[in-house]
Amino acid sequence: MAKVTILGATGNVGVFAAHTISEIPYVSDMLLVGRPGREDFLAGCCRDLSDSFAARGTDVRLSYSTAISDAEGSDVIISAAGMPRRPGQDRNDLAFENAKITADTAEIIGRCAPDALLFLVTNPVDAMTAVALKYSGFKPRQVFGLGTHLDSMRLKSLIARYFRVHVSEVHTRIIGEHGESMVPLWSATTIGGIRISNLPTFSGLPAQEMIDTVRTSGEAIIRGKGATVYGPGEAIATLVRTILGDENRILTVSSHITSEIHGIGDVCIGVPARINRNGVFPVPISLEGDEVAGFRESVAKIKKVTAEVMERLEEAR
Ligand SMILES: NC(=O)C1=CN([C@@H]2O[C@H](COP(=O)(O)OP(=O)(O)OC[C@H]3O[C@@H](n4cnc5c(N)ncnc54)[C@H](O)[C@@H]3O)[C@@H](O)[C@H]2O)C=CC1
Ligand SMILES: O=C([O-])CC(=O)C(=O)O
Repeated sequence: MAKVTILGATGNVGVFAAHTISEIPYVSDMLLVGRPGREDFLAGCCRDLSDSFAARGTDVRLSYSTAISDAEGSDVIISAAGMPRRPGQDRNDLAFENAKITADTAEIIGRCAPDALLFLVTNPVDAMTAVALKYSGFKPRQVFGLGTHLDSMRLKSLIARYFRVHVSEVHTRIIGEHGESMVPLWSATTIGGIRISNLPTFSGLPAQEMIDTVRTSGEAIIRGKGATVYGPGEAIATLVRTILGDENRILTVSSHITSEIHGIGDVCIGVPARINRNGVFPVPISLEGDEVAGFRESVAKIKKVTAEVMERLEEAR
């Protein structure tokens, strides 16, 4: 059985993630961590969630704290602490402010929960994964971000609707930045096990329109309802279930790569990775055609944002 800690648990994503994670059978303990001053809200969340556990028949020991160090003994620590973007902002606009929070948090986690896996949700998630990796002192397998998993799920849903098939029949991946430079892998997209380009209807697929929809999904949802919640919350739970169930699923998360994809490396970026109880292990893959250039461009962009953030952090600390 496992202990899962959620940082930023008073936020939109944190609260719903607590609900989705509580449904995972391997979770025995869940700790909600918020900032000092938010005790009443955290206590309220715990009572409300406990009621839902009772109604559902779930047995999870739930507690809250304002001290990150209480994450000691956690198997998985999820960080959704930090600013969300407002309509009109790019995720990268949040980089420095959220990097300060992430670096401070990661240092504490590195000391109090050295064997945990640290899962970043905070945006811009690729740069935050790199910051967390550096300041926690963890091994690369222990630190990962939600990356392009949610983007991949968004594309999967659009493809399933277009072909009028169940989502489980569609396998697809978006790699690269969780942001503008994301790269769809049509070469790795199958429907009912058949490569999408081998289907007669492929030529009519509005591929660019689909990718544009995925790219602007977060912004559109934030404009409409203030925050993306259900998509990230379920995506987070999928990853936590994969880890705790030691499932070895290959999901697209932000992970530190060295040379797994066309020799490109030294960056935290969305890539297919095998995920199990020991952490996250990028899978070496070959890309096709435009995908290589697209990935290189995405890597260059993330490296630049990450380097700038690291430099400013060094100056500020
Ligand atoms: N990677 C992804 O796919 C997604 C990432 N996100 C990101 O997750 C983060 C949280 O989003 P929401 O829950 O919508 O935001 P929110 O504003 O509802 O919650 C933010 C949380 O961070 C905490 N926080 C804020 N400043 C802090 C500080 N200085 N120190 C410690 N904690 C602090 C707040 O107390 C709150 O718990 C944002 O950065 C957002 O962009 C959100 C959805 C999907
Ligand atoms: O768009 C945002 O800022 C939140 C997010 O990352 C997403 O839902 O993809």
